[in-house]
Amino acid sequence: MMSARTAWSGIVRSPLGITALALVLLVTLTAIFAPIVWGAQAEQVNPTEITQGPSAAHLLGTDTLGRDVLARVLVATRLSVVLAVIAVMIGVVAGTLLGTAPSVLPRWLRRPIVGFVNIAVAFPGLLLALFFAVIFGVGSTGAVLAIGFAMAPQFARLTQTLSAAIAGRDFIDAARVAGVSRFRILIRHILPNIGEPLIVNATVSAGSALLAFAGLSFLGLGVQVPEYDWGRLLGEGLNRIYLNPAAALGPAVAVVIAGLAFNLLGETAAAALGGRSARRRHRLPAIVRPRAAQPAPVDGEEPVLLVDDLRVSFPTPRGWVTPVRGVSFTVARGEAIGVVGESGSGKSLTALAAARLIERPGHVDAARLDFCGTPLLTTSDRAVRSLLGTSLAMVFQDPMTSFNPTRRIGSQLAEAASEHQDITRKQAMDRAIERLQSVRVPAAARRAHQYPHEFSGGMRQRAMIAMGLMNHPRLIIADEPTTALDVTVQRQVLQLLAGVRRDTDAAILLISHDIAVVAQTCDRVLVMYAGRIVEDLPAANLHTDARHPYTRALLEVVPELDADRDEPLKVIPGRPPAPGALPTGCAFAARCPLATDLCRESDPELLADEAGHRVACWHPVTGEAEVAVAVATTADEAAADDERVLR
Ligand SMILES: Nc1ncnc2c1ncn2[C@@H]1O[C@H](COP(=O)(O)OP(=O)(O)OP(=O)(O)O)[C@@H](O)[C@H]1O
Repeated sequence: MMSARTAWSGIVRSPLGITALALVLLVTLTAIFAPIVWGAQAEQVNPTEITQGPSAAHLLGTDTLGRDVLARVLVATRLSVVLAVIAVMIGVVAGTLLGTAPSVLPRWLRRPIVGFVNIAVAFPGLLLALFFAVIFGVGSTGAVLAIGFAMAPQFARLTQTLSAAIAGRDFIDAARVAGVSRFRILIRHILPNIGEPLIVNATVSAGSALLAFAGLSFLGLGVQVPEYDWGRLLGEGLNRIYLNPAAALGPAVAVVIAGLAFNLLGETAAAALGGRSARRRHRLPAIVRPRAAQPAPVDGEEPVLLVDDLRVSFPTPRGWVTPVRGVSFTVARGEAIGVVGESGSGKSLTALAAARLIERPGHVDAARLDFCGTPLLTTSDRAVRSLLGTSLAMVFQDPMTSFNPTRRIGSQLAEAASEHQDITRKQAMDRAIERLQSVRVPAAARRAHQYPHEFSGGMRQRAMIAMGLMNHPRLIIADEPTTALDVTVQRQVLQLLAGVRRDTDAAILLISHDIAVVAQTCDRVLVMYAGRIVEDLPAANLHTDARHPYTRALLEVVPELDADRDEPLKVIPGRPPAPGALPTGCAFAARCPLATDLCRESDPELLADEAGHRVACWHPVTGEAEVAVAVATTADEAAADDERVLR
């Protein structure tokens, strides 16, 4: 796999990495061949050469039975390394089980496990090993178990941390929307992605395990006579250190070399992986896209999505904040709704709430949140999973994180179908290829067997749409689907979404910073500001009938295609308020040139006219006349920022 290749090439490119590899190779070869070559010599008792110092015949001298110490040190490599490796394996397996258990077990069992790991991690490893050694008994088996279990808490903590980082990635959300069970998400999506750092850590730990074994055997708790490892040899050597220091030095040097080899190898692998993950991702600016054909919404039908008074809240150290405050809208069959607003206005949270992707401690509350007529907040998890898995598709912003990098595109698409349809693997894969063809991925059959990194950004985004089409979605939520793509590819992806909508009659909820994209792709536009919808109007009327000063300002700051490129961009002065610091009255008042005392005292309701155009403003702008909305250039804003800082 690509990632493993990169780690290896990272190791062999650094001198330290080559040294570590050479040392590990030396230790491994010694472990394999030393007992064959020097086994007999190491066991040979010689009463005439008892406790001798170094000589040409015995480079490290002899022990109390006249056996050659060097031969014994070399032969002991096998037992020392094997025991350390088994202990690390026990530690990794037990730690991974402990670390991942909270993500699959019921909530009431999670806390005690996490608490146990936290307490165990706080104990020094050697103390834990001694404790377990007493429990499991003196001898090799007891020592292996003791060191293995003493290592488990550190691996459990590592697994928990790595899993938590992966759990926030888009492909995990995608799998959850597709209805994949917690256990399968763990096995297929989380574990393969944390394997690399776990292996690196295990390699480093093998070095520590060698030292720990030497310690236990030295204390007489580890390997017992007639077996011997480096720890035992070290203990025996130290008893006669004044007669023959080399007998203690030999096993000590062996422990240090082997421990260093594993540690260095792990560290250089970690550095190689770290360097890779730190690489920068490219993000391209959003620009204007073309219009796609749009069917009109069907009246009198049950809406695909009905959102009434939706609130999303999160606890913070300073109390709860509510970044989505009473959002209401419907999406009809085949309708394309655009949601626009500056960063932080609550667009994504609204979409995530509709997909039931807000995790605890976040709290979702609504008078109604119905998807295809099913109330999402009161229906059982299993039923909602199956409904969303078959009828909702999500397309995320960053096509880089939307797929699990460790699995082939085709099998990820196939999983989305086989989870909900009674079909064979072959049928699911055929459907995946057919869906990839439908989104115009060239050579789909071959491409289905490739990994996500082998796809370009635009092609990955198309594959993401294909994944949504594996079932029969009635709603496609696309959250900034083109922000990370370049101009031409953005156009293709938007055209593809429009085409899918035309062909399948799926509704689309398109979230974007870019009001121009939304205006040209959607039927209706919802404008959000500080967690509320401030205007809801047909996209066709956006340029002629936008009534909220914020909507007007958003339209004003769209860069003109023929604008002078040296001119600074227009911006709306000021910043939206943070969810925890909302002013009294209208949240936009501080940035609005039309604001009066009324605006600063009282928050206007979102009211509809007879045509269904909704606006939340005390002084809505009417008519086509150019209106003085708050617009500055980026240069003015920068100066204002400086002034704010100086003040
Ligand atoms: N887990 C959370 N805890 C606390 N606040 C959160 C959490 N998630 C989001 N928020 C806050 O909610 C607000 C709205 O976030 P949201 O992601 O919906 O905005 P957005 O309009 O989609 O912005 P963007 O376009 O940048 O994605 C932001 O101010 C954000 O800081």
